Amino acid sequence: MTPAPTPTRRLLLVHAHPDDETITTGGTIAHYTSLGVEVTVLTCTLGEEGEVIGEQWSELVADRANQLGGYRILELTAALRELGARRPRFLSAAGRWRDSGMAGTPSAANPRAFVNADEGEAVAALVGVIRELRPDVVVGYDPVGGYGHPDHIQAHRITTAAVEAAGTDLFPEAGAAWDPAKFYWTVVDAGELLSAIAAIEVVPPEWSAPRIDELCTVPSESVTTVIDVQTALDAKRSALRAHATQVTVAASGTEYALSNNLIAPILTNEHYILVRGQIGPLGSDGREHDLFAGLPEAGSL
Ligand SMILES: CC(=O)N[C@H]1[C@@H](O[C@@H]2[C@H](O)[C@H](O)[C@@H](O)[C@H](O)[C@H]2O)O[C@H](CO)[C@@H](O)[C@@H]1O
Ligand SMILES: [Zn+2]
Repeated sequence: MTPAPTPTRRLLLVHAHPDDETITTGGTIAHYTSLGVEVTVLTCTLGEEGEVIGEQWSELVADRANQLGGYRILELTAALRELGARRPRFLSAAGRWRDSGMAGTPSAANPRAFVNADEGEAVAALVGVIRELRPDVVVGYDPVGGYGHPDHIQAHRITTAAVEAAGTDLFPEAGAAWDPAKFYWTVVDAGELLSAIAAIEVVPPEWSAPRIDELCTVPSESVTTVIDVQTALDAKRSALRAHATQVTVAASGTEYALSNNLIAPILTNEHYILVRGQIGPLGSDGREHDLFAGLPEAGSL
């Protein structure tokens, strides 16, 4: 008799643009896919309003050929392959909501911009994905979306509402209720980022170091969970390189920069704040070291 397949752990990460999944959680994704966890990344926009690094694809930008969104699906697909994750998923459908652009830019006036999404439609769509995938753990953004990008803030709002609704009798058309056991915000630990920046030995000539007030972090004491991604850094570097219109990895392999040429370390830990669910067993540092910490063994329910 064929044994029943071993139930696996399931992790859903909700991100705003193609590249966010790798920049903030790429090591975590690679770490858990290597352990056999079913990892799904859901992205809310196609990054249509992004800048482009280099000449090759520069004409794709919004105010030229306006084809960057489609191209970034290709980059996202390649990055997720490097991380061992499933195919890209998009909120409602690829292209349903458009990149709103940086705060204060005119692209937020586009009626298709994610910041203008009908909240009920967007939340219902995400509830449907949560009820379809039935993740043990969901990862989203903190209230400022990490660094204040309007799409990140909107992703925080939609994800928070969807996680809270998925286990209730709201949105009955979106499938049978499913209440994810744990919900985290992806964040950057201030102390760890400052130490890593201080340890940078070589800044490539075309790059510069960010000012302290440009760093988007949370106080170390607010971080509940740290994932050691040291063994996943090769995969994370390859995934960063897959987002070539948005990210450049330094020759050292230990730093990267976005189109603003501000150097950033590729951290060996990725940090989270548990916002919903029971905290699991803590290490000697008083933090969890596993997003699934405290959950019953997969399949034991
Ligand atoms: C990491 C992230 O969220 N990137 C967004 C962001 O891109 C930045 C933006 O173009 C900014 O003007 C640059 O200085 C910076 O270097 C970019 O990372 O905003 C884009 C537009 O909304 C978005 O497409 C991109 O994914
Ligand atoms: Zn983003």
